[in-house]
Amino acid sequence: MAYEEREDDHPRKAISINQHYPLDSNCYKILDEIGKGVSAIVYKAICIPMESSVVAIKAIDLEKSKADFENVRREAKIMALLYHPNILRAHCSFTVNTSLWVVMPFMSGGSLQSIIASSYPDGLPEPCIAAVLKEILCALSYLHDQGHLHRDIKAGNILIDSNGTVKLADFGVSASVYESSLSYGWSGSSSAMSRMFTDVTGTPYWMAPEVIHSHTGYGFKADIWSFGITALELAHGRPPLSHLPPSKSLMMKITKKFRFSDHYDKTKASKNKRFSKSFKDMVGLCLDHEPSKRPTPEKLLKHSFFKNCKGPDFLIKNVLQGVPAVEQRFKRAQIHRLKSKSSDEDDEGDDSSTGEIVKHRRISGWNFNEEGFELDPVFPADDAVAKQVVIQEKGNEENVEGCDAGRGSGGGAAPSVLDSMLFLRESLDDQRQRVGQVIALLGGDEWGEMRREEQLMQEIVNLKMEVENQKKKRLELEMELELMKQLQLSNE
Ligand SMILES: Nc1ncnc2c1ncn2[C@@H]1O[C@H](COP(=O)(O)OP(=O)(O)OP(=O)(O)O)[C@@H](O)[C@H]1O
Repeated sequence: MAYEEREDDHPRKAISINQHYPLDSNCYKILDEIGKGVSAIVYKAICIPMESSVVAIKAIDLEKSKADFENVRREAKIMALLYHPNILRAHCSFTVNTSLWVVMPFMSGGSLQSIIASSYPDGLPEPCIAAVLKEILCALSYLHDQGHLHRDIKAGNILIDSNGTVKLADFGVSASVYESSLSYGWSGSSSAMSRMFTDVTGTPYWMAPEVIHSHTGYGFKADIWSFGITALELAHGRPPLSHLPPSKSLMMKITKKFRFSDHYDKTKASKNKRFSKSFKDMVGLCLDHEPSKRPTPEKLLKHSFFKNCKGPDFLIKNVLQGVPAVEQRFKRAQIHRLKSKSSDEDDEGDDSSTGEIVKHRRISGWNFNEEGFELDPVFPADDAVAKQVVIQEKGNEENVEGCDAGRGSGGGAAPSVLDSMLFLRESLDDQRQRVGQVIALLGGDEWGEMRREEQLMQEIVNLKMEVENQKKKRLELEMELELMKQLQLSNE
């Protein structure tokens, strides 16, 4: 599969006028690893035939997650159709063995999430937040006008270039209200604007309550909620509720216990920080539980918070200056992640490295957790990863103190009760089947023999998986050692 964007339609970038990025991996030279998503690695590379211009290549492992393929294809397709100075477009995409390579312009500052993680752990100053968010609002206004929802607005998807240009990226989960293949329902009228999506997608902490309640449907205003959460993320260095495991935060929102004002007063960082009235007001408007009351991007652009917004030069001086290069930041973050991972193994349930964990929290549905009698989010990563995450979450839930939200107590919204009942029915069917199997086993009939054989086979598969996991751990430790060596060398 290959798709190519014809740059001559948009002759803004001098280097690519009338030139096409090659659809052959041999034409690219990988320089460094600069990022890692759920099933993708992002590289800094050069395109040799294009005067060695620097590009970013997102290599998506198609084998790792089949479910991601459609999203990825959609990402490339959507990026190709959109043109706006604040939206990152791909140059081209093509398959390389079992990966899909998406070749994009290299945004040398990387994502705002990686910038705050490395250099502004307590968040950015207000004028910087305003300057970044204004650009994102311009992108959102255009996107919504074109009939698209982004559905994954967060600092990790806001990229910045060395010249201070801000762009919205990652259309992996974006959706078009005009695309008929997506799951949406009708809300009465026949206009595209009234179509409502029903699939649960995005990254939990940034998700609007109506997205979590997906069967009630959601529309453009879900992006505005995520925009508000992103504003808080930029202000505090992390999104609200990220100290809680994602399933808990989802349940809190479902049961409507999350209130912007509650969070605002309780946030540790807010004690030391004074935010302007207009900033608080702007975020408050975005985080209205009632989607229709949230402002449109156009309306937000007129908000007093964005009145005396500074430009790209201001961002260069006040955000980018002194921040390590994106490749350096990635290496450091990886070492940090590996370290906290190995300490997690000693002390299961530590949620401190949320920035990294959050990446693995895109959910596609719900899983009934029989033990806790509650619903856990399902992650469309490969099974092993999904299982690991769910297990990790359980550990985290047990470690959360003083939090009474969710827990499927029945006090929540009606739709989650309905879901619980459906899952319960499924679970009972499953139990019935298992009891049948046990009876057959006790009876020692032919079918029972077969079941025993199957069980043994399953046992072998489990053991094989365990061996694979051990291999992976060893590999990671070796990588850690190698990275430490490299870091030590660069420090010397
Ligand atoms: N075009 C680019 N130029 C420079 N850096 C980039 C570019 N695209 C991505 N990156 C870097 O790579 C990191 C990972 O990007 P990626 O889109 O794969 O993951 P993510 O959005 O953080 O996670 P996910 O998409 O899985 O939710 C980003 O945080 C950013 O720092």
